[in-house]
Formats: sequence, structure tokens, C-alpha cells
Amino acid sequence: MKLTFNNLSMTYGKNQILNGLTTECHSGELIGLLGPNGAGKTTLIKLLATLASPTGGDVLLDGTSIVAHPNVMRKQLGYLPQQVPYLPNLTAREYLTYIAAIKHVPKTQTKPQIENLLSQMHLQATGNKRIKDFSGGMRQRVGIAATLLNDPQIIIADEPTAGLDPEERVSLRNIFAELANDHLVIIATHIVSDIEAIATNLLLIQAGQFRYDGTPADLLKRSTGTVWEYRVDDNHLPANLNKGARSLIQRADGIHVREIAAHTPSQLAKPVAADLEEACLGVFKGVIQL
Ligand SMILES: Nc1ncnc2c1ncn2[C@@H]1O[C@H](COP(=O)(O)OP(=O)(O)OP(=O)(O)O)[C@@H](O)[C@H]1O
Repeated sequence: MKLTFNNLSMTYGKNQILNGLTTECHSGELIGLLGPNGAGKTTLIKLLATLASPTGGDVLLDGTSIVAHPNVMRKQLGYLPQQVPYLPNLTAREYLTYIAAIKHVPKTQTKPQIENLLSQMHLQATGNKRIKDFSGGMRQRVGIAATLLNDPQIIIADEPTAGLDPEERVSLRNIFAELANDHLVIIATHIVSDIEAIATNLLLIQAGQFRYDGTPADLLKRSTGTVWEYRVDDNHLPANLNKGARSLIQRADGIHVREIAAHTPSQLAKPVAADLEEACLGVFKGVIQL
């Protein structure tokens, strides 16, 4: 399955929110859609989910316009919104039965699909408990189960790990990684670590434009020579630490500064390998030239 973005644009009033987005995504890929707050991630996802129509350009699913034929996309789409509209007094099984009816899952398939998904999401034992008594992670897993009813081939999730604890984040990460073996999975987030180990491709979006479209490994290669590290005297921390693209790290020999910069920021600084978060920041700050 192939999703093609053709010069996709969106304006709200006079504000250009998305500006000429063009790329291709395929089944078997897990796309990390990364961008700072307000970059346009949710707007793009709403267009892909056919909840809004673009003001310019198009998205093609295997060659068919989803703008002209939204049902073509809706049949294949599992969409996990930022705020899943749960019904807290229902049990997980009741909620999934309700969503299955909305999604027109054939009656004979409803129970087997729900049991299969509850098992896949490790919720079989708690399926008869009310959703209001679930942890955030369990709720998200119910949301994913609902998303996967009727076996959609394209799964789009908007900030799926918001508000989850580290263990629950890892659990969700594993679920998405497994799904990406045979689905197209797109995850929008501003937290790089959520998709760091699982994304096959990255789309970095800033001010409504793609700044990078490629693999994480290639981005890391391109970031060579843009991250620097040097030790500082604990009593003389550099000024503006929170303003620049810098972080502080405690090492055995004291505090080190890591800084993203096109040129060495200090005589003491040594170039170091960027992690993915630094590489993404390097793109957003214009330090990495693509
Ligand atoms: N319905 C709307 N009407 C007008 N402006 C909107 C509307 N929806 C979003 N915007 C604006 O579009 C821009 C992009 O918003 P969007 O929610 O797509 O960003 P985002 O990358 O998802 O941000 P976040 O990470 O904070 O969720 C913002 O400036 C926002 O104020």
C-alpha cells in the first residue's frame, strides 16, 4: 500500500499551516512524524484521516485521491486521536463491541476480533473492568484495540504516549513496532525517544514544511560534526544554557556541556556523535544543512 502526498497545503483563514508537503510512505514502514509544538502535525494527520480537506494539493492512496474519495482511505484507516473519546462507564469489552458496531464489523467477526485484540494488547484479564478504573497505558491499549478493529492497513496515531509512564511507553512502542511489520504506521510526536528505536523513516516538520524526509541512520550520518562536548567548572556554567541548543550531562569527571553548533563553540570542545534527538534539533535549528 502506498500513500503519496502531492504538494499538500492547508490554510486556516490567512494562516498557512501546511505548505507544499510532498512525500511517499509504504506498508512495512513506521514513520515518525516529528515536530515542535504548533508545527502542523495534528493538522496533517487530520487531513490523512479525512477529517478535514486540504486547501491545496492531494493525498493518493495507491493512486486514488482520498480528498475526492475519502471512503477509500476510511476503509483502510485506523486512527488513534490525541484524545480518545472513551466511555468511562463501559468495560473494555463493551466499549470495543460498541466501536465494532460503529465500524460495521460483521456480527460473526465481532467477538473473535475483540478477543484477539484484547489478547494482543494484554488486556484479556481486565477486559470486563470499567475503563474509568484503567491506568493511562491500559486506556491507550484499549484505544489501539479499537483502532485495529476491522484490520486497517494504515495506522495513524497522534501523540500516543502523552501522559504515560516510562514502562507504558515501552509497551506501546513494542506494539507499534510489531504492527509496522505488515502495516503502514504513522506516529506523530514531539518526543524523539518515542520513535527513536522503532521508526524506519522520519518526517521532520517545522512551520508546516518537511525539513527532513529519510531514515534515522542517514540523519545521524548527516549530523556528523554538529554536536560538541566539553567539561565545565561546576561553578562557572556557561550563560544562556537554556537558550541555546545545549544540554548538561553529569559524567564521572564533572559536568559536561553538549552543544549543537555548526562550528566549535569552545576551544575545549570535542566533536561527538549526535543522538537522534540532537540530530533532529540540529535540523530544526538550521545547524544541519540538508
Ligand atoms: N482549526 C484551526 N483553526 C485555526 N488555526 C488552527 C486550527 N487548528 C490548528 N491551527 C493552528 O495550526 C498550527 C498547527 O497546529 P497543529 O495542532 O497542527 O500543530 P502540532 O504540530 O500538532 O502541535 P502540538 O504538538 O502542539 O499538538 C497552530 O498554529 C494552530 O494554532
